Amino acid sequence: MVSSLNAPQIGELTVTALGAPNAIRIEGVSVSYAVGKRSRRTVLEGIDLEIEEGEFVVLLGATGCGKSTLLRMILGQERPTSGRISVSGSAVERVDARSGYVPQKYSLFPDRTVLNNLAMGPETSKYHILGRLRPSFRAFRRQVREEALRQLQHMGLQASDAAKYPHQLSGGMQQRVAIAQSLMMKSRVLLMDEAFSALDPATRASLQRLLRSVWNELKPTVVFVTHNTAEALFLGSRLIVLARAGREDHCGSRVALDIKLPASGMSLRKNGQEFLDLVDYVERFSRGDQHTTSSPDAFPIDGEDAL
Ligand SMILES: Nc1ncnc2c1ncn2[C@@H]1O[C@H](COP(=O)(O)OP(=O)(O)OP(=O)(O)O)[C@@H](O)[C@H]1O
Repeated sequence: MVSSLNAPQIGELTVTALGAPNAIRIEGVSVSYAVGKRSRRTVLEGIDLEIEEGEFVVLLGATGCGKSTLLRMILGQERPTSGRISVSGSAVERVDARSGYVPQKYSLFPDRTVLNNLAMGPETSKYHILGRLRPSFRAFRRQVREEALRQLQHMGLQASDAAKYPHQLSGGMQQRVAIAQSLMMKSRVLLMDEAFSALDPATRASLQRLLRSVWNELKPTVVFVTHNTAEALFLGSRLIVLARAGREDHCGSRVALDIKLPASGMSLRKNGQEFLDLVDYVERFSRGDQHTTSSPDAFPIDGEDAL
């Protein structure tokens, strides 16, 4: 599944060896959708992935290759046609509160203030409506709100933003609140679907730095979908490219490339030509110019000749 054929020599990168203990396990997952009455279109085909606790996985691939579909399966919003997904050792069978989800936009409740958006998850998961009549709810509510204000500050927002409604915030501020929502729920798995792609370049860069520092500090397991290879190399500790194995509708996407990245992240400024070579290499896989036909034994895994 994993290919490094014609891999350039790039610093300390290695083709990852699969099979370690994991936070997310994806086993033989295929997804197909009915097209008309008689045929089906395969989106994902036989995906096997083990994602270790604390990895920052970036998922790349051409439009329509099934990145968001895979994320929805991990979240439990949809079930695979075949195969199995588990998070922290238990099967994902419905929307999974263990995973936080940050989409491109509109993830906040528009009719609630920032503070209420942040408090709602912990409050509703601990106290149902009648439970809120209990005296202990007041103290819990106060704690949750104090924590929400801390998270806002952590995300670079002001205490005065807590009383605002989502439409009063910029896109970047809304995404900061969306990340804070997941942190409020103590999610150990953070699923992000093109979460920064609607932002202007400067805001996007500042959110990338923020996310990296949150990851460095708390080490959640992150799966981050993006189209931007430079963003992927800056953010990720592991990069996975999905690509269709063929042109016909029965050929779904497979894992075309799976590489470990330096823990410190990569950028043009820091890594120069190595970075440019890797961007070019990854983008060839995203376009489907490289296929997964080679056996993993045919190229180095975690070896000195690896990427
Ligand atoms: N519920 C569904 N019913 C039918 N087809 C679907 C459904 N969900 C996704 N698809 C199809 O699956 C394919 C993969 O979609 P998906 O959104 O996962 O791709 P993607 O790689 O995230 O694309 P992009 O990068 O453009 O966001 C698309 O062709 C899409 O039309």
